[in-house]
Amino acid sequence: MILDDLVAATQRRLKKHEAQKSLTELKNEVAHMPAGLKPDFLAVLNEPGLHVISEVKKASPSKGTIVTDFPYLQIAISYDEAGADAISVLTEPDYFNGHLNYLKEISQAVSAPTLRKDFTIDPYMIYEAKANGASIILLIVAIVDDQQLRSYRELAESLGMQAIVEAYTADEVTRALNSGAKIIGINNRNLKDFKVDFQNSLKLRAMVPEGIPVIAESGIKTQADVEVLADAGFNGILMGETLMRSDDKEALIKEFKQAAVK
Ligand SMILES: O=C(O)c1ccccc1NCC(=O)[C@H](O)[C@H](O)COP(=O)(O)O
Repeated sequence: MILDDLVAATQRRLKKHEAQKSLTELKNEVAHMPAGLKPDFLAVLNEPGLHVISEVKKASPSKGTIVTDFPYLQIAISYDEAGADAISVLTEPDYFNGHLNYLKEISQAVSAPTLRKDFTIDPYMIYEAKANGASIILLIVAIVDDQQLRSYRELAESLGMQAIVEAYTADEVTRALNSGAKIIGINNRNLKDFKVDFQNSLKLRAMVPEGIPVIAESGIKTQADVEVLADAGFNGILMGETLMRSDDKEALIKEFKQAAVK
């Protein structure tokens, strides 16, 4: 199953990273970082409207290579200039062709907060996200236990970051809520078989009580999709492939932001 492969690859990579730089060294690096000046993502999500998180992604397990030309910094800057509320950066190298350096360079170049889009399975990766400029991490409920879900989010918050806690099923939404998640992402993509069902986020939205922002993730393609999600009371959308394939990313983000306020 792909999710198991992704986690196994992450575990192998983690061991290599720890051998190159110890957790103690990484913590020391993070402790000496200057305070960030990025907008507070949770506060932005709590403002009225549907907020756009734009993703920088070269490839994915379901689609293979999405774009061959990948000027990641230029892409991120165009998202930023178009008013993206956050920028998601794939750092997973084996299946998404991502890199931690992309996160670092993009975080330095844009004013929007950045999300380390990866498969967080260890505190080391949370310090690594911080060291490379992320304001937000992703916690996928399906790959951590309840104790990790709570403690990883709390660690991220203690480092001045926020966590999007991602669920795909009703049971996972319940686990996310019970862990004290402050931001919930509902994925339309089943990470076990790649199937994308746009109705999934619409179906589960009502489980999340008022006051906790909810982001719809994956498979969002059209203005009509955005309007439906805005009407359903989502606070944010995460878009990757549609933007990556667009020749005019700035115009598309502006259109989607417009559609969100109609
Ligand atoms: O995209 C995949 O193939 C995939 C497979 C297994 C785990 C995660 C995967 N994608 C990560 C994401 O969730 C998306 O990058 C993100 O939600 C944006 O989705 P999209 O707009 O459909 O590119």
